Amino acid sequence: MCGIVGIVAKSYVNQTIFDALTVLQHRGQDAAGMVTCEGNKFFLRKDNGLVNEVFRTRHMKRLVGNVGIGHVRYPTAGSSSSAEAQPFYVNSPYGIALAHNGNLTNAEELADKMFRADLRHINTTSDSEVLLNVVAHELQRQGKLKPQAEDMFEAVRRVHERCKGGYAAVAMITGYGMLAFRDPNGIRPLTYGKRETEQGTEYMVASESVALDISGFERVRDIEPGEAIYIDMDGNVSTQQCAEGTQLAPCLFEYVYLARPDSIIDDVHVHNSRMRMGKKLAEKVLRERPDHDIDVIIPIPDTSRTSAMEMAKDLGVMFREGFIKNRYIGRTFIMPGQTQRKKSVRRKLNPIGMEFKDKVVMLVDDSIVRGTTSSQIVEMARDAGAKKVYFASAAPAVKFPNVYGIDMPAAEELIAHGRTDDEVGEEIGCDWMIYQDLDDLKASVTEGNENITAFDTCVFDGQYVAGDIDASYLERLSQARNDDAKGSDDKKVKSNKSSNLCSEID
Ligand SMILES: O=P(O)(O)OC[C@H]1O[C@H](OP(=O)(O)OP(=O)(O)O)[C@H](O)[C@@H]1O
Ligand SMILES: NC(=O)CC[C@H](N)C(=O)O
Ligand SMILES: [Mg+2]
Repeated sequence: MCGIVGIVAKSYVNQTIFDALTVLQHRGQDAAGMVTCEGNKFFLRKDNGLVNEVFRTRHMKRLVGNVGIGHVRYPTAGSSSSAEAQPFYVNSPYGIALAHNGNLTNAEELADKMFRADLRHINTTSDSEVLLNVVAHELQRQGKLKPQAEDMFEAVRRVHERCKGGYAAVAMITGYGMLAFRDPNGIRPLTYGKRETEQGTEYMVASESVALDISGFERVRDIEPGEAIYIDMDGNVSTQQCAEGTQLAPCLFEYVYLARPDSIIDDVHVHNSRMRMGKKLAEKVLRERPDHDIDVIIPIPDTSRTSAMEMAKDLGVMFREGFIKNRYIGRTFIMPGQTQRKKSVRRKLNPIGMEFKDKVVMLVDDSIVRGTTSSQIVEMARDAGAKKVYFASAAPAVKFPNVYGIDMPAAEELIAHGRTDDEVGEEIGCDWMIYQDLDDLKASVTEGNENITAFDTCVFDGQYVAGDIDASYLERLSQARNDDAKGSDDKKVKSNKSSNLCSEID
């Protein structure tokens, strides 16, 4: 769930891309990057770190041009080396840079075929570099000196035929324009908007609408599953459906956790969907224990706040902030290693004793994944004097790996894998464990847009919506990317500094 952005404007885009990346930071904290284009020259800056660490004034000054793309990364493939920070660049044909959110599930086969048949070299283990090379190869096959919108769409059509998995991507083609597309199931989000200026209309595509809001772009609509949008350097916009048999099956976890609440994804206000999750959870509490003895509902900041507040209202129970979040610590779930994640929970959240003392507290989180947060939080609540500690999750139990752009590669690392709800409760040490039902979670989203008839629900039910996953794939993924494997890989690539072909700014 990286964040991507692309802009075709009438004046320099560097500051607007920077601003957009800062509001997409919650989608990736490992690395950030930006490519701008002026005339037929690209300017690239990317590195590991947060947006405001990667782009210093000296970099910003050199990121010139009216067109550009940007990326914040949360690795789901390859390593977390700076060499795999995005955007990626390839010099032929035309000079193309690409930023990708998602995960290709056939990246290995594609890379192999690319070497043997397309005679293309892939320099990293990133699936995004593979995606870029597929796009490049398919554009090359059009064989046009001056490619037009229809050539772009033809290339995207072939990309959809070749690539499997989840992908929303934005590419910049030197001297010609910007191309963005979304996979045929619409697993990862992609939206676009426009802004009127005295010089003419400017366009932005982004993972989430919040990026449009903060720079004064008006949201036009989401890119449809399988659809592509091409905006040439003069700002002429074309869109086209480039895949057959598409369906809108967005990732449910975007609504639960990944996206910002102030974003609209596939016409659903994320904030509203989280409020509905809270309402439905309250209904379940009342169904299971009509005479519950909850004194206070306490959210686990940040993401669960919206659901917890609504839940408290419907239960007629007090809502209190019992944990104070250190605003200088980022999201713990998307940190790269379990040791770091574990340490960060304690540094991030500190209880206010009086909110717990002698009370029956119901802690509410949006989801429980590895159980890193919940186990420590329950202990903190008890240490602070709670009489009983109940725990509610606004999402159902997360039991299966994700393969479409969320780094949950190994079932054994998920606390609910192979455990009943009550067993998870025991494991995290609470007195009552209550999970949202999957149908209620789906309804929380579809009540905002009835046209969404399917979802990527894989982490909850092991159903892989792109139909591309078997047990041996999951086994290989787990071996390659479980926490132990990643630890050793990251050590190996530590000194593998990025080597880019376009003007890289250091
Ligand atoms: O069971 P776990 O493996 O701990 O993962 C789940 C937790 O991680 C996330 O919080 P995070 O700190 O990433 O972000 P937030 O501040 O947006 O809630 C999520 O909101 C849960 O609190
Ligand atoms: N989270 C994502 O969208 C990751 C994109 C890509 N698979 C990478 O690892 O860089
Ligand atoms: Mg959280």
